[in-house]
Amino acid sequence: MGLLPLGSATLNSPSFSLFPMFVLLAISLGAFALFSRKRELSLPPGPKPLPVIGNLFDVPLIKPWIVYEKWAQTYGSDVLCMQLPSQPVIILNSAQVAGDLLGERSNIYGDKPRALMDKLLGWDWAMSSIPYGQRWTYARKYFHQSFNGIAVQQYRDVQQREVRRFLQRTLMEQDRKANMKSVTHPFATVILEITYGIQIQSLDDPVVVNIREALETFSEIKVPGAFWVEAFPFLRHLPRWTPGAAFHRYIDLNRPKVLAARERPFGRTLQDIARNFYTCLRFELNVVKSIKNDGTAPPSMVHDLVQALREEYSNKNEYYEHEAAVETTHSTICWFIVAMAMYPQVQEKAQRELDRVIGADRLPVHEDYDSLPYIQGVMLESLRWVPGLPIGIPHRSMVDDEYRGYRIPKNSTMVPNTWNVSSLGIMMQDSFDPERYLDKEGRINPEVRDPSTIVFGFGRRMCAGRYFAKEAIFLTIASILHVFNIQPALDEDGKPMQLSIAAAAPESGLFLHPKRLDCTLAPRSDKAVKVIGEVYE
Ligand code: HEM
Repeated sequence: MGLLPLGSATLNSPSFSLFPMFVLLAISLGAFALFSRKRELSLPPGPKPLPVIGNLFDVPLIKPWIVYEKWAQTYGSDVLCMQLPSQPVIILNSAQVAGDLLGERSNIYGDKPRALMDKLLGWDWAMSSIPYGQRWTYARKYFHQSFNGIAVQQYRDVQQREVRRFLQRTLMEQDRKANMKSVTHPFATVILEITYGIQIQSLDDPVVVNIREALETFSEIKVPGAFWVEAFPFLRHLPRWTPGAAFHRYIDLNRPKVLAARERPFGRTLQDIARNFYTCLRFELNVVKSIKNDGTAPPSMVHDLVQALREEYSNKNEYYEHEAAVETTHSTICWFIVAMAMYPQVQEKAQRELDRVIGADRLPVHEDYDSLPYIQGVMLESLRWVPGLPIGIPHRSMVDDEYRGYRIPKNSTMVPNTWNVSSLGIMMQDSFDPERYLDKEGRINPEVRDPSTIVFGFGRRMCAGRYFAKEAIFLTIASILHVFNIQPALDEDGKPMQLSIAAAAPESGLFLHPKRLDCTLAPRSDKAVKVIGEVYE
């Protein structure tokens, strides 16, 4: 029997029944070749692993962002691998690799590591830990409704009120010393108010204290390799008295704080709701009564209120993230204060722009944004100079992948070294220079990479609060510079203190806020004092 031409097979012909087998074989061979190739490929370079424990002893816990940067030089690669017993940790040391993988291939790197410590401590509710999937999509969509670029404008009034209160409090500080706690105040207040409707009077409010304590644990557990139980999950079954089970005590001590941080503010909101329950109920009945036959209710504030209360009740986990939001935003402002004390010429230039555009009779408002390009530059440089999350928040690879000839196995923890990445090739501590973002005419230069495309993370998991954060940071920076001069504080001998990132930066943790603020804030003029004192309308 002669061979049938392609496409001429009949139902009963042998070539018809062989064809699917041929296709199957070809696919299998192709897949096998691909699989074998992936198996053949080596992991990205990194410190040499030991049998069984891999690089467990190489895990840097002190300033890991600096160690990762050094490894990139030692191994001549900006994609690195640290092998831990449970999974490889892939470190991304340049904007290019972080963008290529977490950004461009977001569909396979959009997941988050299944961290045991998240679960044991109670952090698995946080949106940045939710696995990629339906629950996250829902949470993200819901969050986006309130925090997209347009929606965040509804919070401008609250932000302006709180920034003004911050200026007033600072003015009353006897020693003029910049105070970390005081800098946190406006952000904590605004976030709690817009999230839970709670107005706090002081940072000693138990809700705030509790949140801060809980956040310290978030910062500690998110550093890859910090807890051995992640690498050897069986350790969690060790009796508490064994030497390797110290994490049990850590959990016993901290889990209640984490749970309370979640429940307490929400509980307070519920109390308020309960107090107004009768009123709400009446509102609701009216709304229900006014529902038309087609099932729609006339739009009304009451309807929105009831709807919002219902949603708040069923979505408390989506709000949980906001607490970390305070930490990052506050940290950016603290580093901005340090930078201004170190770079007086930048400060003067910024103040000249404010004097020219705003004048001495009022404070800046969000609407001044477009007229203040130099201040925009100061904001962008503050985000870049010391990123609030120097090693981002890790992602997880969902499938085996190949990149630049290296194998990236499924289930790898992907860590963007934002510290190095956001240096944009500039030596970090060399300079704080807002002008790098401006063109010759002093306008924002679209050719220069905006550091917000890095410090807020990558791809689908990029920070969902970035519009809100930028609005808050812009207003705070512009307002402080408009009315205060920032200088290094004096030491015991009356000399200006020597400031540097290295001296102020903490050794470890996920958040990088300065250990202290050795700076003073003094009013620029009598006019400034008057403007600060004016009651916010
Ligand atoms: C300077 C301030 C801030 C910085 C530097 C920052 C940075 C980040 C980073 C690096 C991530 C992880 C992104 C990734 O996984 O690739 C993140 C996630 C997130 N941030 Fe921010 N953030 C800031 C402020 C805020 C604020 C003010 C909010 C809320 C109003 C917020 C809400 C969130 C949420 C909800 C996520 C989780 C997103 C997800 O997993 O889908 N952040 N942020």
